[in-house]
Amino acid sequence: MADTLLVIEDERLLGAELCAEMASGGWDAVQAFDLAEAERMLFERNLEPLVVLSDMSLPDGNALDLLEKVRRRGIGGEWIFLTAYGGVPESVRALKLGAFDFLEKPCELERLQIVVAGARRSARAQRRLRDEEQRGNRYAPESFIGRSRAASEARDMLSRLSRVPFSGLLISGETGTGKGLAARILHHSGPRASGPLIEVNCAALPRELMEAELFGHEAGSFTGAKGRRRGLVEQANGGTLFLDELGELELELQAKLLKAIEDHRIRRVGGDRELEVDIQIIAATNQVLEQRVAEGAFRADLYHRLAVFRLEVPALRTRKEDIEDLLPVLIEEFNARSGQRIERVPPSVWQRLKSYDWPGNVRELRNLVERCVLLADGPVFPERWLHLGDPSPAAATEPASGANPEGNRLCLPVDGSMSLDEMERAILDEVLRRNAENVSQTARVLGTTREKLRYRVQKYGLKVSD
Ligand SMILES: Nc1ncnc2c1ncn2[C@@H]1O[C@H](COP(=O)(O)OP(=O)(O)OP(=O)(O)O)[C@@H](O)[C@H]1O
Repeated sequence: MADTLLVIEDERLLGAELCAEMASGGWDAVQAFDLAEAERMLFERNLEPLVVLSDMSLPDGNALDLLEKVRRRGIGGEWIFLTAYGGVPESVRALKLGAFDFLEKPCELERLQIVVAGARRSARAQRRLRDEEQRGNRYAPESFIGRSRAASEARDMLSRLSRVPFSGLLISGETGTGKGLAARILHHSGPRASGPLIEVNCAALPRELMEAELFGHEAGSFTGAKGRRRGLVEQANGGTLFLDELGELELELQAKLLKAIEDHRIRRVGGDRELEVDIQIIAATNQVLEQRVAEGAFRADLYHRLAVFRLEVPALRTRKEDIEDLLPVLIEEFNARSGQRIERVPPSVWQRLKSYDWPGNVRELRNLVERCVLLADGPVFPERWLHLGDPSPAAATEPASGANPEGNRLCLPVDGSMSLDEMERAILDEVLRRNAENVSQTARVLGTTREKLRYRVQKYGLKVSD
């Protein structure tokens, strides 16, 4: 997407010419003819231009007054002023307000392009810093919400770990308990925050491509390997690699991963030389890895390397008091996203939320809040859309009909009473049931792989026969 540049200029022809010139330099140039229009664009329509090119004196006032308001509101972007009568006091005020440059009219277009290019570089750097800062706040250890002892121990562990340069860590817990959130907190509030965070779900990687995806490949190293490609491990260089569902990683690749952690070296598929990598690995699992080690399905050396630091996130049903902190935060988030104003949660809702078992943990609570906030008619959290403890999520099998002799259809409500996750769960549950809970057969029917299906089976806690 092109960066936005705002031109504030009351001389229409000159403004149009400036916009055309800037558009030819790859800008999305927008023109305002006076300060009131510019103010509306900036404050009401949240235009967020990277650079503003403004005349100093406009029919409705001095542009420096607008810049002052913009700075007071903490809006970024570089401002360049153009003026026919540049006086010293004005240029001093412009520089005090942090204007990027102050040019006298008429200004040669070539010179203007050079100044604008400098302003663009500076504004981009500022924006990157601001984004990093916002991510840092969003993923501070305090964003792991909950008053329970388990949640406060997790927060304590997260803030300790984000101060030390660890190379491996294992997070365990059921699906939806917040393992991914913990990994993001550790990356964004740790010493590697300015490096990349690469998230990989091992269960979602196709088995035959897993090695090339993780470690990259050289051109022609296998059928379909067109060019040379950096793998996900290499992409995480200088930052963090978050491996979700680590238990799904094949034994052979576990050995390569261990080498990457211990010797900081990897080899691309088909490559003849080793490459250096500097990564921090956070692995998550909802399996009992010790058992997989005992079964010989997971390497003991990799397990011990990662389990030096461990974080266990307990299921929500064992810390239901956390719902008291999570619910208001989630309501506030979805209120803000949807423009709703839920202000009150009736005691009966609290009671039902507290007596439910939450097999999908915080993710399930989050989905429920999203649904209820979106469907609410007023300021009260609606009990009607809770759908807790309903016999089966509102899915129903249609009776057999002439057009559909085997009754092989499934009806799902699309009135918002089911989240996408609940629909996926209902579909998988039903197709598994119809195929005697056989994973291979069900994967064939749904046109997916066993690995992808097994991941979802674990995610939703479904019953399978193999
Ligand atoms: N303690 C918490 N405070 C705030 N939000 C939370 C908390 N725990 C989980 N969440 C939120 O719940 C959702 C699910 O959490 P997350 O994706 O981290 O779970 P997970 O354990 O990684 O699940 P999976 O094993 O299925 O990948 C996310 O939106 C996350 O931000």
